[in-house]
Amino acid sequence: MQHIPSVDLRDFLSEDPKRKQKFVTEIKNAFENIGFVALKGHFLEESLQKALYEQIRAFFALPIATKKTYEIAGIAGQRGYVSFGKEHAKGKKEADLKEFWHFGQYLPTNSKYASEYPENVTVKELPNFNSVGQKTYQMLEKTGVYVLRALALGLELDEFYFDQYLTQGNSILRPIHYPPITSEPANAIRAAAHADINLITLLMGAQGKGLQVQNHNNQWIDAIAQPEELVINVGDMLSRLTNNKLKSTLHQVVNPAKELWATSRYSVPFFMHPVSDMPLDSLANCIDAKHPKEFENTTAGAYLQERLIELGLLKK
Ligand SMILES: O=C(O)CCC(=O)C(=O)O
Ligand SMILES: [Fe+2]
Repeated sequence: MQHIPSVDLRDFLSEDPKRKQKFVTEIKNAFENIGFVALKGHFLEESLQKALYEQIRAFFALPIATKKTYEIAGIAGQRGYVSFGKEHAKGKKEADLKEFWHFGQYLPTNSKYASEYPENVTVKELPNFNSVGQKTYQMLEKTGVYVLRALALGLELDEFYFDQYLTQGNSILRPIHYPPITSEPANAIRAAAHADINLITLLMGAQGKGLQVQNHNNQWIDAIAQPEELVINVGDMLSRLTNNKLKSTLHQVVNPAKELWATSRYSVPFFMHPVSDMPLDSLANCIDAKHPKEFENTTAGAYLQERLIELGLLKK
């Protein structure tokens, strides 16, 4: 496969069972064949995307000393600011060329997850930053719930199988700034090849060149979306659950050509995580004589801890 297939969520939302089934088949095939899909017809309106970009550009333009007041010790970068040079891909010693922010789940009062999830961090300098972030979080979460409903049907599960684990899930919205490059980076790129940890990732901002995904023939292909499209990919939690029937796909963000070094890249992935008690044991209908069980049983919470250590965000 040389390009990323495109699907329309409005097919799944339609009253017409044929259109709904078309979406289920398309997304299942895309996730089996390349692990990436471009999605239009989602819940994130253009005006909200624009507002979010204004806020994140303004945030990353703040003085570094101000940004660092929002870098909170002891929470493995799970909320607030993470400065340049902190995160590296699994197995790589050079850090990625990026800084980022994390918005986390908005819990109802008395939630059983209140002691587990760190509080969101409020940016005092930008009065609309947090409300725009929250709205974006909730629209991407809603979109992701529908995508996983379609996938549940594609996996011959109950349509609402994932819902129970997504309510109050541990998802993260991560606006990223890749700053201009000023000198030849020694062995570092904007984001080194990696697979995402979570169930699925919904990414806004893949319109320009930079993001590449590896197809099943190990070729790197450009992932460039239309302005109205989100790019969605399979993460490692979904691979474990499906015993690799849906494989998470390696992807990377390469450095631009030298004439474009002076430009920043901004992108915003939404990492869709379930609650920490979700078992990631491979589903019985994904295991047979030809597909023996490939992974140890674990839970989403234990698996996340393991992976944050590998990224350099959590110290053992
Ligand atoms: O910046 C991008 O387009 C992708 C970022 C990414 O893959 C990640 O943060 O996991
Ligand atoms: Fe990623």
